[in-house]
Parts: sequence; structure tokens; C-alpha cells
Amino acid sequence: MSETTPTTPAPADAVPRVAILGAGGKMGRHAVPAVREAAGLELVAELGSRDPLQAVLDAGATHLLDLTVPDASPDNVAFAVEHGLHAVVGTSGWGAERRRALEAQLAEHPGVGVLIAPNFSVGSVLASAFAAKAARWFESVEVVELHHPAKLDAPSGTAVRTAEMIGDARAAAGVDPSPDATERDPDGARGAVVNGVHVHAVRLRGLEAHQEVLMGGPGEQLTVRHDAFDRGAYMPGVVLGLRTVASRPGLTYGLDGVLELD
Ligand SMILES: NC(=O)C1=CN([C@@H]2O[C@H](COP(=O)(O)OP(=O)(O)OC[C@H]3O[C@@H](n4cnc5c(N)ncnc54)[C@H](OP(=O)(O)O)[C@@H]3O)[C@@H](O)[C@H]2O)C=CC1
Ligand SMILES: O=C(O)C1=N[C@H](C(=O)O)C[C@H](O)C1
Repeated sequence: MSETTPTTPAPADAVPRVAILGAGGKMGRHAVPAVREAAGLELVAELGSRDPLQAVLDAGATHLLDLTVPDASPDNVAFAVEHGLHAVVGTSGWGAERRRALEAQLAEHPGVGVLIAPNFSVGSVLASAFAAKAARWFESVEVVELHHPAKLDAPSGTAVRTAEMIGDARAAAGVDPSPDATERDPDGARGAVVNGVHVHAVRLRGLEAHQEVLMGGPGEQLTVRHDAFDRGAYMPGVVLGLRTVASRPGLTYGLDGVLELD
């Protein structure tokens, strides 16, 4: 076993030495060549569910890329933070409670950066930002996310993030909740309600990852739609996240912060 366990986080100007967790998964199989070929990044470990987390330290990694499953991701990230590794997280399922626990841990490890990116696609991040900007001007807003049937979670992390942004923007603007005359919904046909926004999840063979934000006012509608057809769409965001996370200590939630869209 190696003695290379870093306890001091790697500085922002050091070349990130990246361990990928979930390297054999659908995202991981794209991320391995993307990281390997990216200038200024070094791929030091490709790990799956059978590998112990210690293998990350044995490889001398300074950065963890987590592309696993919602049940495993919090422990993986906690392990990284505990050992002074920066982490970029694409795995979904990072609700407010998990993020609060992570922030508490990060407060004990100053200098460690974690980026949780519900979506690495620049187009998707822009679509959510546009929708959040527009939503205050419409009476009604609903989110529909559509994914492949192997997806483990619902609603998608992107839809949750989008609804959070929309609900926050509408609240800040003092907009009334979307009118909704449904008093009884015994079968849940109106979907989940996230931050006051109805979110609907479709799982369908043939789909990859798609989202529509439907906004309606008297006599008009605006739809903001994004489609990811291939997991290659996420790789520029993955690489950008790995290159910048060390310069952002603490928790960054959403690639929009990294793209400086505000
Ligand atoms: N942020 C974004 O832009 C995107 C996020 N995602 C999210 O990323 C996650 C992964 O998606 P996807 O690649 O499609 O999923 P897959 O099911 O294809 O892959 C998941 C991988 O995680 C591995 N794994 C499971 N548990 C562990 C563990 N404890 N330690 C290490 N590896 C583990 C599995 O390894 P093994 O095969 O060895 O069991 C598997 O290879 C999902 O949460 C998905 O929603 C997806 C697309 C874009
Ligand atoms: O599982 C997926 O496929 C995706 N997961 C992420 C999510 O939950 O939002 C990102 C994208 O939608 C693809």
C-alpha cells in the first residue's frame, strides 16, 4: 500500500491527478478518454464498484471524478474530502440534505473544492439558466424531463436543479405560485413538486437525456428545450470542472457557477 495519501489539498496550479470512480459505466467510458486526452490533466486510476476507495489514494490521485450511483456517491465524496482530494461529481441524487452534510464536512477541510454538477452539458446549463430568467414573466411553469429507462433516479438531478432555480427566481421576484386547480391528484399525475414547481419524469426506450421547461401566460407559451443525444455532450464540462475545482474551495453546486453565467 502506498504512503502517498494527500492530506493537504493540491494547489490550483498543480496538474490534477484524476481518479475516476464509475469508470466502466456509460459516463465513465466517455470520461476515461476525455480525461486522458485533455491537456493539463493526468488520469491515474479507473475504478469500479469492486475496487476499494483506498485505491484512489494508492494511485496518488489529487482529484476524484465521481460518476457512480446515488447510493454510493456521498460516501465516495466524503472519503475524498477526508483525504484532501478535490472532487467533481456528476452522479445525481445530491439533494439539499446531502449538500448540507457535505458543506459541514468541507468546513473542516478548508482548501478542498467540490463541484457537484447536476449536468455537465453547457447547453443544458444554459437552458436551465434561460428558463430561470424567463419564468418570472409567466403565470405557469412546469418541467418535463425525459430519459432512457435505465436511469435510477427520478426526477433527474437536472430537473431538480432547474426547478430550484425557477422557484428561487420567482420567489425573489414576488411572483405568485403557478395557478393549479387540481385539488385531488390520487395517482400523482401532476408529478413531483420541487420548490413549488411541478416536475414530470418520462422514461422511454430510445431516449437519452432531454428536458423541457414549459412556461405559459395569457395567450402565449414559451418552451425551453434541451436534448443530449450522446454522452460526449458532457465531456467539455467534466474537463472544465476538473481543471477549475481546486481554485474554488468549498462547495460549488452547478456548472453555471463555473461558467460565470450570473
Ligand atoms: N452530471 C451529468 O452531466 C450527468 C450525470 N449522470 C449521472 O451520472 C451517474 C452515472 O451515470 P451512468 O454512467 O449512466 O451510470 P451507469 O449505471 O452506466 O454507471 C454507473 C457506474 O458506477 C459504478 N459504481 C457503482 N457503485 C460504485 C461504487 N460504490 N464505487 C465505484 N463505482 C461504482 C458502476 O460500476 P460497476 O460496473 O463496477 O458496478 C458503474 O460502472 C448517474 O447518477 C447519472 O444520473 C449521467 C449523465 C450526465
Ligand atoms: O442519468 C442520466 O442519463 C442523466 N443524469 C443527469 C441527471 O439526473 O440530470 C444528467 C442528465 O440528465 C443525464
